[in-house]
Amino acid sequence: MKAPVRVAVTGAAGQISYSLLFRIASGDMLGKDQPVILQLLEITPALEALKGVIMELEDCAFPLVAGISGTDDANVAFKDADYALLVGARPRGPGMERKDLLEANAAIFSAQGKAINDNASKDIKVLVVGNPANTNALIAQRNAPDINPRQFTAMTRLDHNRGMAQLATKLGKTVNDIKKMTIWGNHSSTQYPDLHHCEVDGKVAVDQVEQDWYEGTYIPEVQQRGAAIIKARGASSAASAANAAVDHMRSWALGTAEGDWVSMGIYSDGSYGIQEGLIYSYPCTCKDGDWTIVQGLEVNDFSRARMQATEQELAEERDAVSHLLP
Ligand SMILES: NC(=O)c1ccc[n+]([C@@H]2O[C@H](COP(=O)([O-])OP(=O)(O)OC[C@H]3O[C@@H](n4cnc5c(N)ncnc54)[C@H](O)[C@@H]3O)[C@@H](O)[C@H]2O)c1
Ligand SMILES: O=C(O)C[C@H](O)C(=O)O
Repeated sequence: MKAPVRVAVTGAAGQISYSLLFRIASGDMLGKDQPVILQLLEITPALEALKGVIMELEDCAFPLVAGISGTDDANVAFKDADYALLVGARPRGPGMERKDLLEANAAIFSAQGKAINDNASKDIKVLVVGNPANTNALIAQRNAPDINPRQFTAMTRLDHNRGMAQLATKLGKTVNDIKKMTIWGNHSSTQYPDLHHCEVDGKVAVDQVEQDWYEGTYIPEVQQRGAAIIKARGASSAASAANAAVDHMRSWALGTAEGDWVSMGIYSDGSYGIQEGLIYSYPCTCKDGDWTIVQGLEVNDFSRARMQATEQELAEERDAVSHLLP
């Protein structure tokens, strides 16, 4: 057995966490040989509910759980943390865009960025799930000057998974037949699901679908899937969001499959002409606990316009929270 690692999860009494924590504890995220210590953060009024979640985690008797703590103090929750999943934030309701949450949620991520900086392992891997995820990740990253910006990521894996599932349905395939899905940009309705490099049965995906369907149905449906779920369920996605968080961290920690890649919101180094320093979703491969942007993909005019539109939105979100970016 390996030595236990410390996994901090915020919003631990919320609906995503009610699925996520049990997946982490069962070894789905970091492997069946990796014990975990769960360090759970909630706001003070939710501590009683968190107590109930912890009781249920205990009652699962997960062999990989080496400890569980719950607190309303971010300095305690992030102490020596090796991984942090920042889920705690207000979700949107019907008719809202995710960026409408910026004001309500931004302050959470500046405080948590500072607490991570002061308390966590310097090698911590941070995934921001709370919306608007990319810009919240940017806020946390900028408030953690002692930690490599590469360690702060935002979740676009749910969009990536949605993109694969919808393409598989269209072509009468399964997701196992699909490789190299790419989501560029923001986890928002400007995101760009790109089928020019995606492969179905080893052949380019965009050549296997009608351009009208790609442009008029597929792209908007992937972009608007979160809103469609809110409309249908009366609450935002939870189990599928938790599943994507597990996928994101597992890929980052344990690596991506040979000949495939994943989508991650990461600190832009200027690749593909995107402004440096934005948290932008790129196609990435992962190895030895580190990510690399897939380079050299050809970008046509159709893609370039969409990649720039989502970049533009991220730049506007960044400018709207400039008071929180030291
Ligand atoms: N990136 C994605 O793909 C994706 C997918 C689904 C949901 N989300 C987002 O994830 C967030 C959480 O969604 P949910 O459905 O679990 O919401 P929820 O309201 O059920 O749970 C959020 C929890 O966070 C807690 N919280 C609030 N402020 C906190 C703070 N400062 N510290 C710690 N905990 C805090 C709340 O008390 C609550 O228990 C939302 O912002 C939602 O929009 C993102
Ligand atoms: O759409 C939302 O607000 C929730 C989440 O970001 C999603 O994509 O399901």
